[in-house]
Amino acid sequence: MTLTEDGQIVVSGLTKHYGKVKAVDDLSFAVRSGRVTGFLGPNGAGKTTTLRMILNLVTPTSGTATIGGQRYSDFPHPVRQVGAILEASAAHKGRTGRNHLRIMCAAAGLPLSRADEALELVGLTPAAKRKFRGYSLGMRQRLGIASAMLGDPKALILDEPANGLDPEGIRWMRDLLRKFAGEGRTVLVSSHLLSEMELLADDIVIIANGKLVKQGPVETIVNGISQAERVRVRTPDADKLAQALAGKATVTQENGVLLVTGIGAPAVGEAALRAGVVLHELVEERPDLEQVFLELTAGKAGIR
Ligand SMILES: Nc1ncnc2c1ncn2[C@@H]1O[C@H](COP(=O)(O)OP(=O)(O)OP(=O)(O)O)[C@@H](O)[C@H]1O
Repeated sequence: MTLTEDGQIVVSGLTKHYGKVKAVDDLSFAVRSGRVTGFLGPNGAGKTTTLRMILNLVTPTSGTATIGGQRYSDFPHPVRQVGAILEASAAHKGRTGRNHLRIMCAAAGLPLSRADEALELVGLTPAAKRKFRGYSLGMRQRLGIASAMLGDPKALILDEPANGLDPEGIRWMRDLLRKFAGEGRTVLVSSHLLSEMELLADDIVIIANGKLVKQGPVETIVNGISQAERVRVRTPDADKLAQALAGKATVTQENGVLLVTGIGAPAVGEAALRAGVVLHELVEERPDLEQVFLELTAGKAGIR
């Protein structure tokens, strides 16, 4: 299925103050349809408050949020426009997954047959008639996504959906979200872990302290980060190599190992060859993404 109508999410000057706390502060960004967008920020950055404002669950102090050009409050049938999970899926423990969804269908004025279709979509059909109390965390997450998909919405908003999932669960989530985006939907997923977003998202919006820090395709952000990449060199001729690299790169020595920034491993290898230096090890080290994320948002998180 391809959706022709655009479910783009546009956040414009969105602000929410709780007394003196500026939970969200003049925040603007756009979330494209047909892509998975990660909404990233440290704890307390304002992600949930932003998502709740998009879904009209919190009234903004100022600014607007629209989905497909309309405010949530103006949708005649919101479940057909946007599906959301804002907290870990909860259902009556003694109810089956299928009945849980059927009750939601009835409440939303949707045909009950959507329950089985949504279960199929998330691979829960075999567990449809099992009681919720016996569902694993991964199955609960699937049920949550199934409930968000009941209305076949153009946009999907998920708050920390990968929380508590193991790597296989995260891969499953990635494939499912990719599929939804491939159908032309807008998929907005929040997380406080950059590594998780690197796996799940095409684009990322990073916020801290209620404000935008960075926004763009994952590769652009990660490549921007990789400028800080460094090359680790182990050689018995460390001083000679350091001299050969002087003026071309920044070199530091640490426990007999040279750490080189500013040029890549091939250039270091060539310089070593020209200088007649033997190398025992030559490795490009990728910076720890979480560390970079913390640096990007450093000092902006405050104590929440
Ligand atoms: N109802 C509320 N009343 C007062 N302060 C609030 C309320 N909701 C959120 N806040 C404050 O607003 C700030 C942003 O919170 P929010 O939950 O949006 O952040 P978050 O990025 O989703 O964080 P987390 O990942 O921890 O859920 C925090 O300082 C929080 O304490």
